[in-house]
Amino acid sequence: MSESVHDYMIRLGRAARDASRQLARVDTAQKNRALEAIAAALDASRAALIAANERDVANAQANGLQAAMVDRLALTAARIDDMIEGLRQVAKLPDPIGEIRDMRHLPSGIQVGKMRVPLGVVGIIYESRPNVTIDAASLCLKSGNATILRGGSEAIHSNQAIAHCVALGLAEAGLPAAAVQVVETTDREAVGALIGMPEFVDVIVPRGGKGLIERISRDAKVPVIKHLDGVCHVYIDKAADVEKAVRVADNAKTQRYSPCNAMETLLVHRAIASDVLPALATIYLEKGVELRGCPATCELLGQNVIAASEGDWFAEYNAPILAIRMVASLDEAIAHINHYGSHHTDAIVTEHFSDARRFLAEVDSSSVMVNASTRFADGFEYGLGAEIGISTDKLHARGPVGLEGLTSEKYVVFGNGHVRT
Ligand SMILES: NC(=O)C1=CN([C@@H]2O[C@H](COP(=O)(O)OP(=O)(O)OC[C@H]3O[C@@H](n4cnc5c(N)ncnc54)[C@H](OP(=O)(O)O)[C@@H]3O)[C@@H](O)[C@H]2O)C=CC1
Ligand SMILES: N[C@@H](CCC(=O)OP(=O)(O)O)C(=O)O
Repeated sequence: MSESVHDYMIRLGRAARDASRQLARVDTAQKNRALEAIAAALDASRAALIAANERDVANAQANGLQAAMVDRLALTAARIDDMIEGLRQVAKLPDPIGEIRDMRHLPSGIQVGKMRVPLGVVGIIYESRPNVTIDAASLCLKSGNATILRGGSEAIHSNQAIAHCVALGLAEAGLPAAAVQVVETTDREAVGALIGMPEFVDVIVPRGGKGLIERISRDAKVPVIKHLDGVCHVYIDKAADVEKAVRVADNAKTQRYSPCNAMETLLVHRAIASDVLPALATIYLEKGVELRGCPATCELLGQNVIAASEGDWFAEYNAPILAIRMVASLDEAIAHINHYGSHHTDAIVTEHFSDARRFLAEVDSSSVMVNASTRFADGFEYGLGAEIGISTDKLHARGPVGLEGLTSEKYVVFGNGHVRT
């Protein structure tokens, strides 16, 4: 690259801003044509996508990347099918842009309502998971936003191959190439530039862990919707149905280990611990999950569990490791979650209506659940069609962010020569 990273990012930013103005006036049919054309381009480029991904996976393995992370990075035929299907599903979703609601006639004679509009330019920084490039591109496109995508460095070749397909689809639909731009360098200076140009970027979505968020919180000059780590809990209440508790706690931990919505700490009311924990421990141990427990858990489960340290209660393992703690009350469970959790997703298993209501009201997380697995915290599972990720912020969007989360509303006013007196 002959220009500096900073100048390169400014060029991307300026082009994105121009593209966002054009996208704001594009109709639904044209956006859907682009989504379908990108899907067709992916389908026609399977060999190139797999070859680019093999380079990334080989580099990642040579650099000692953890197996779970390599799995996230890998593009298989089935994952390419999923990306294609995802694009087609987003094309089928209702277009939120331009929707006008709450029109009211006011005593002055004017009519006032709200119209849904794109945010403008969305910058997304995310992990080395190539399918996210398509999820993010498709949702931003459908919601009329231009986007600048900065994926994880291990996925650079896969993302460039996907970017090529996106460019083909945009061109075929007559949309500007800068509607979706995938950053071509792995230099983290590009992240610094992206979060420092409010004149070109309206919002930054960082998906990642603590290191990323420390940097963003320190340096960003652009509004941020944080998509952070998931230290998610299941609390088995003393009034839980044992069979439901085992099913939910098993699924929340073992259905997939790496997603941010997988359970990392299991809290169990001590009055029910001897009914549920031995059965759960058998399941976890059969599946190869390492158990780390509080002293009471160690006493109950014996040699099958090792002693947890204070750090375990804060840990996001993204791996087959589970921290288990017995609590004496619902209050203690709620206090534990609010102190050690990451405000992502937490669930209670209980048949007790008032305990469930208290949990929903008092646990300060983006999704709170009753008798359901934390793994449900997902845009598709919530009926949003797809998601950019799961916002752990409270402002603008909280929880799984779909099309609506990528928009805002402006007031629209109709008069007929009305003036204010
Ligand atoms: N809430 C949500 O929706 C989601 C949250 N996550 C969370 O992401 C984490 C796992 O992903 P992982 O890949 O390890 O996350 P990382 O935070 O390591 O990386 C994510 C992205 O951020 C970049 N990055 C990280 N640190 C910095 C920094 N200091 N300056 C600039 N860029 C930086 C990475 O770039 P580089 O490649 O250069 O390292 C990468 O593009 C987990 O905590 C998981 O819970 C994951 C998915 C969704
Ligand atoms: N929505 C996702 C979880 C979020 C996500 O993508 O997480 P990750 O696997 O950490 O990149 C799911 O449940 O599949």
